[in-house]
Amino acid sequence: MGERKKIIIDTDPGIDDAMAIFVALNSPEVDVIGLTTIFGNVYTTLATRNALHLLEVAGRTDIPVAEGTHQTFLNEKKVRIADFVHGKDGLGNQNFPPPKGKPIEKSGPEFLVEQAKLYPGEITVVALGPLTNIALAIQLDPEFSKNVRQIVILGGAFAVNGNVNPASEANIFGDPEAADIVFTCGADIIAVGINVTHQVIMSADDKDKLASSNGKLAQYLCKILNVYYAYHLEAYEIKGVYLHDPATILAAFLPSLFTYTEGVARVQTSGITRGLTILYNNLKKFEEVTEWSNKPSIKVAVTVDAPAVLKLIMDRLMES
Ligand SMILES: O=c1[nH]cnc2c1ncn2[C@@H]1O[C@H](CO)[C@@H](O)[C@H]1O
Repeated sequence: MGERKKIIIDTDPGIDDAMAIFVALNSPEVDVIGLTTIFGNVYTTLATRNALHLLEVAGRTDIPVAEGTHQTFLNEKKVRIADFVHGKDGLGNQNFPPPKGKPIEKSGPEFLVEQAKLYPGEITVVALGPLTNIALAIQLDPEFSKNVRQIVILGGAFAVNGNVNPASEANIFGDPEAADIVFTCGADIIAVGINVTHQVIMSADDKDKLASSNGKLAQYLCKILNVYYAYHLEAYEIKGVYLHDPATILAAFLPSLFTYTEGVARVQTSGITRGLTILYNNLKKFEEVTEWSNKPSIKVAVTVDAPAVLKLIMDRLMES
């Protein structure tokens, strides 16, 4: 195998974030060189605490955690938190003791800029929460979009309903202005939306399988997963959970598990459709100059080999 891909995970842990981080730590294809934190599933302060805690659980306190911003790109202090999905503590209401470790001095956006500059063309950023830190990194350093190898985003609901409201998916809704900046920044981008992640479901039987394995991380996840299962049963009436974040992590280093289309993607920033993601599919040449004209294209996932993705996630979580 070639050299491991260097990845930085921008995360708001979050139960499916915890799964994604553990999958990455157990994947020989990647080297996790840092975590940056963001609000979304929890407030940023708690995201930092949870990120440090998860690294301690995994025995990987060598990996730095850089705390990201507490407010949106437009400096709004009021942010949307999905604690009803993940529990008040973000990790299934387990009330784990506080971590021993501390975040590094640098902020999340500063760490992203620094690492992309240090390893030009080598860093893949996997963004599992609202895109504020990434937009701030672009603002801090105009070269950031060129310096990163790729940005892989869990976000958007492409041609399907959202999960916050019919228009908008949670990560884009969390900071639509940031998302629009990132989608149009010119970096190599893969967006994996809920139109795709909703096909990757971990059933109750799969959870039993996880519980029967001796893996330390699998055992840990079984404890925190109950809240996530309860939420899916209530909100979607399914006895399973969507693996948004772990599926997206795999797209960062096993991209052929998905198929993609390419085009300019923009984000609605106002009105009742705030947070709506719209991809121009290039099928028609418009007479008018549009808000999609002369902007860089991104790749948007359209299909997924769901059984293969589920198997990989299960295998890697049970290995530990
Ligand atoms: O109904 C929901 N509202 C808000 N956030 C959600 C919901 N379902 C899942 N997520 C969280 O948002 C990301 C995917 O959109 C995932 O990180 C998931 O944990």
